[in-house]
Amino acid sequence: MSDSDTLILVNLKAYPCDPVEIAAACASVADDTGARIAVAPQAAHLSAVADTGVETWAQHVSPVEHGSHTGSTLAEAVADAGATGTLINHSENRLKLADIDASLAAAERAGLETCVCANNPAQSGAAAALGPDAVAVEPPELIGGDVSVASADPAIVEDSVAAVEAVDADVDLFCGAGVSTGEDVAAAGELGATGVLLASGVAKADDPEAVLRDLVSGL
Ligand SMILES: O=C[C@H](O)COP(=O)(O)O
Repeated sequence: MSDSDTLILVNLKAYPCDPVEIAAACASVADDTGARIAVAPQAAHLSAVADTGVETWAQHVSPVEHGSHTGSTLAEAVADAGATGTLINHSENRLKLADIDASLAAAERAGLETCVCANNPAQSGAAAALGPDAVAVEPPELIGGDVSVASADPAIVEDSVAAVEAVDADVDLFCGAGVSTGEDVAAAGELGATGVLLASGVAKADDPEAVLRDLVSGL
């Protein structure tokens, strides 16, 4: 990867980290380097994270509009809290096909950038057909591990790039699972990915800023 449009998207999941400290580190590294870095915290932390100035994403939006939907994550509410993008259908929060479609519609209504997650190339192509801004391919068995998808299973990235391109060349392909170094970011870019989705490498690090600076070195 070589351009600052490439996205490093840090998903904090439900890890016991300090979301504001990590967001501030991301903002600082992004400011210093021109890299595009975004943070996806818990919904309850969106405002605090957005207040650091970092690009802020939701981890999920529900397939609903305003109305009687107790417990939902309303796209308009996450946008009001400062999010400018959202993940949909993360491997740890899978949705039915119709709900992915409706969550995408909700996100678009709220003006959010969208990234639909997928397990494999076939799902990546299917997700692209729904018209998100990006698809992120992540083999579930590699999530949370030490080995990057780009080295453990490069074909899944290359084949997903091709599957998405065949459906809609305007949809970006990100990859994730086990990404934690600049080398991993560079390898993902060589396979055709225009972004990386990562979590544990930053959220569980003793020094998140040092990890972020290394990640950016691979752009
Ligand atoms: O959303 C992030 C992905 O599930 C990757 O997680 P990981 O970097 O801990 O493997």
